[in-house]
Order: sequence, then structure tokens, then C-alpha cells
Amino acid sequence: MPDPSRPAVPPEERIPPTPSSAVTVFGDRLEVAEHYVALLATTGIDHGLVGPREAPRLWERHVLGCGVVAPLLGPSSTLADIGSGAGLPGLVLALARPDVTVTLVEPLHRRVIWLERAVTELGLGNVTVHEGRAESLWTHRTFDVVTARAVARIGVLAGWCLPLVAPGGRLLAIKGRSIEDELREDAAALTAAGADAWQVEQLGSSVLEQPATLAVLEVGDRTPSPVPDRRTPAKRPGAKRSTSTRRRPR
Ligand SMILES: C[S@@+](CC[C@H](N)C(=O)[O-])C[C@H]1O[C@@H](n2cnc3c(N)ncnc32)[C@H](O)[C@@H]1O
Repeated sequence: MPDPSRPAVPPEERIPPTPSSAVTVFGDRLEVAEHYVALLATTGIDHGLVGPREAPRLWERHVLGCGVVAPLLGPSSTLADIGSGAGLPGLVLALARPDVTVTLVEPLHRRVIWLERAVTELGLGNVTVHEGRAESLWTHRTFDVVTARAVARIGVLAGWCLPLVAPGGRLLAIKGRSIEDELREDAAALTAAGADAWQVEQLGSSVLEQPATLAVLEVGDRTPSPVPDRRTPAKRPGAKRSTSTRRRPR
């Protein structure tokens, strides 16, 4: 009996054709982008990093939707992509912009292994993979730009990511169309997390049916300090810590 969790289509047949708009986004890096799409459609789906139904829209919804962000990156800047998953958007930006030094941050070991293989196979010398949560880099590293897509709502994301943004740097969060509401609802959390200013940008309207929507959060002249997690219950004097309680790194 066929395993219903396994896609029926053979891996090579899942690779979607390259749309003509891809050259506008990737220019002379198009071949590397095509190689990456082939990896997503084959081992990416087989290893469960991408859903099998995503195969036909890998270009439009995923790779082009991330690639249109590349012009926002400064020359030779440093970038951390938080919760990279299968490399979206971090790997796409690294292949589009070889001058940018990219760190993919991902806590799930299985995904890290896949990302490391993809980086080697694509010959990307400007990428390293960090196995861990964003919080594990707090106070160790900062980056000119931090990116994230589909990781958490904006107030939570700001708490995790802004302590990683260098003075004068930005968090670019690729979001859906409801981002205006999220920004309004989470405004207090954004300020508490150290965002100096924020706005919404739409990118890629000439190449995408649905342009990419970004929340851009700006940091002033100091990297924000981590905000204590308000979801962690206050410690009562004399109370014993449960062994399952996870402490956030300082
Ligand atoms: C829904 S996936 C999105 C993956 C990819 N960014 C994309 O757009 O397809 C969310 C990813 O965030 C990672 N993640 C969750 N919390 C995180 C944290 N605090 N720091 C870093 N990564 C985190 C998860 O392991 C998961 O791979």
C-alpha cells in the first residue's frame, strides 16, 4: 500500500519551470537560484522541510517572494536569518547577494543538516549555519540586518531579534497583509523591545502577482537589551524550579 504521507510525484517531476520574472530578480545568479529551487522540490520535500503541495509555487510564493528583498541590503553587510527553516529568506538572499555575509539561525537539528548540505551543494561561501534559537546569540553577535519569515507575531519576533541588531540596523520581517493590524496591536511590545521606528513596505509588485509585505523595524544608536519574557511566571521566594522549566540565556 502506498504511504499517504509520501508525495506520489517523483522528485525530478516536482521541479517547477523557471518563470521569466526570475531573471529580473536574480540576474547572473539565476542558475544558483534554479539549483536551490530544485533542492527544495526534491530533498526539501522528501525531508519534510517543504510541504509537497508547495512544489508548483516554490518560485512565486517562496523564492521570488524572498528574493525581492535583496535590494534593501547594504553593500557587504552582515545578515542573520532567524528561523530559517529551508533557507527562506536567508539562503535566497545569500545567493542573490554574494557580497552579504549571512548566518542562518535554526534550532531544529534536522533542518540544520539539510541547510548545511544545501549551502555546500550551492557553493555558497558567504553562509554559515548556527544551530540554536535567536536568543542563543544574544550578547555574542550583532548584525546589520536581521530577517525572519513565518516565525512569530511581530511583538514576539521583536523581542527575540532586536537584541541581535547592530546600532543603526534593521529587522526585516516578511509578513502577510494583516501586518498593519499586528503592528498596531503589538506597538507597546515593539517599543519595549527597543524598536525606534517601524513601517510597512511592499516589494516586487512588477514581478509578483502578490507583492511581498515587510515590517521594517529600525534600531537607534544602541543595540536593544533583551526584554525579560513576560510569559515566564514570576519566581516566588523559596519556590523550587521545575526541572522542565527552560531558562532564557542572559
Ligand atoms: C514556520 S517555520 C518558517 C521557516 C522559514 N522561515 C520559512 O519562511 O519557510 C518557523 C521556523 O522558526 C524556527 N524557530 C522558532 N522559534 C525560533 C527562535 N526563537 N529562534 C530561531 N528559530 C526559531 C523553527 O524551528 C522553524 O524552523
